[in-house]
Amino acid sequence: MASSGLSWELEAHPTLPKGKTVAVVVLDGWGEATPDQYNCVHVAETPTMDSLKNGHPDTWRLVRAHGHAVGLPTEDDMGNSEVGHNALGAGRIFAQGAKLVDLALESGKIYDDEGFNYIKDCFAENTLHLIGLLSDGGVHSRLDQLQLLLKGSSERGAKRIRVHILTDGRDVLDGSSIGFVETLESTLSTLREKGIDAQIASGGGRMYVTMDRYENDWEVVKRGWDAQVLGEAPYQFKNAVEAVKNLREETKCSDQYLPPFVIVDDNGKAVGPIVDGDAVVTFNFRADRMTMIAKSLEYKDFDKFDRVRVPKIKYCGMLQYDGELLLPSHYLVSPPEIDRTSGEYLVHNGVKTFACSETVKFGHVTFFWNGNRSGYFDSSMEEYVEIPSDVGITFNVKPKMKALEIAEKARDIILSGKFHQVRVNLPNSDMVGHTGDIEATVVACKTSDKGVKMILDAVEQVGGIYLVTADHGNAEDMVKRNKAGNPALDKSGNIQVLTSHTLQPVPIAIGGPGLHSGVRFKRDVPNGGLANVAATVMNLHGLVAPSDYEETLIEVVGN
Ligand SMILES: O=C(O)[C@H](O)COP(=O)(O)O
Ligand SMILES: [Mn+2]
Ligand SMILES: [Mn+2]
Repeated sequence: MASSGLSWELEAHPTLPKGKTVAVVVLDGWGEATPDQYNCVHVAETPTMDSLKNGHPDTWRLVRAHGHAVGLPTEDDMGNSEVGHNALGAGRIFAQGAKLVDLALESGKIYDDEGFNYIKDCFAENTLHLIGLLSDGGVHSRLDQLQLLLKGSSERGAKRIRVHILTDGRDVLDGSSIGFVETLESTLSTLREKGIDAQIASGGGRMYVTMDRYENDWEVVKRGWDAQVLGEAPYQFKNAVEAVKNLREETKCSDQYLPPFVIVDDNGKAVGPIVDGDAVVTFNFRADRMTMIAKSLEYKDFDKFDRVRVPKIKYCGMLQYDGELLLPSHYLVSPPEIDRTSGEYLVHNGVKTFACSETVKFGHVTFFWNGNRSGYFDSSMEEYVEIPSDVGITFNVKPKMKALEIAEKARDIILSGKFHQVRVNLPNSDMVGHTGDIEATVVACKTSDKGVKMILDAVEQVGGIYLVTADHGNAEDMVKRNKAGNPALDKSGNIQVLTSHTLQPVPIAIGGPGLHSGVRFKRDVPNGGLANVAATVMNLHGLVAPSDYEETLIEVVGN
């Protein structure tokens, strides 16, 4: 029994048997869009994915992966890995971080809650530092939320504020960081007119400074620490707009990869290192790329890099980023309570589960899938394997990434017969798509397709079932488009490469020798989304999903 008194036991499916091997494959960033030269999924040779689609209307369809279907504030919000995998794993749609922060700011509740009151103590004598991603991408953070927080904090006593920016160019167009820094500068100058000492103190590109994930490369977090806490960086500037413009020119780095810089005063002294007594807020709402910095700011015992000086601060996350580690212990807004996920139900119902990806996506099929919880529900029933990702490169350099290693691992596990569910994330189309390198993204898609084939061949051998889907779009549209859907040109007449995710739906396909011959996709769930997948997977394991889960996508017809 669950602690709430609810039973974990799931009803047996009336027709579909238990005990089959079910491979669940998530292609990261693989959407469906009109075929043209910027649709890398279309341009790439993808015979396996094509064969699942063509001529199979009963076992292939599209599902929604953006906006309200995954708990985001508006239909203009593209999908992302966090909300996508949360929906896939939890089988229900939860209002996500972006939305919860909007509501807390709108109602002012954010200022009444424990987190803000905890940091407020520092405002009279010390500095409030805000660290996070500066863009309106809405995946990890949003500029308008930062602006509201700046306003709200200053109205509630913050007299000295330092913002440590991380430039984006990944969830938004490359080059847009200059505009975002200009907007932030103007917000800060309004505060200065009101007598508040508010400035940008440091910065760097999100992929090179601070926002690593799943412990892929602690050097990234260290570079941030040095700039934000110690006030040390290889580049110094008097102002942040100048910094971003110069560094883009001089280093030829894109927004995502700008080197760290600090803002200095006329004497060359950093304007905002973090010191004893200060308050620090990491203003990203999304968890994966904040967990590492949260550990470095919060943990007393910490051996991932030499912090040199560990200031005594009051630290607060925008959200609590890890519900299992309770990290950080103070936060401004409570995260969505994603409970009773499918993974937890399945282990309670005897479904042995294996999950695997490479480091950069490992937490997606484990942590996000399980409702932002790290660790196992039942270590005797589960095994999670992480294949180390390449470190220190942009993934267009090695677009095959570790897809085939992940697929080989999945194949071996399927053939071993030790697990009922074998779940993987193949990262290529997303990670390479984010680099904006169209040629490399084509290779990425082709490689993922090969990975799918390897897994499907193993499913075939053991008489199992497969379900192949994706978490959101990316590689299927690599260009910014105008309203008519044609590539939008910049002032010089060049296309603008789209590094971000998209609003496109994603495919879902089922099959395999173990799939009952009467199973097909229902025709009365036209708006089905990622949250409908969990009930579908439960059916494939011979179980009926809990009644409050989004409905299954499949039915059994005939005898
Ligand atoms: O964190 C990232 O890499 C991007 O902002 C979003 O990509 P993801 O949602 O696929 O991880
Ligand atoms: Mn993703
Ligand atoms: Mn992505």
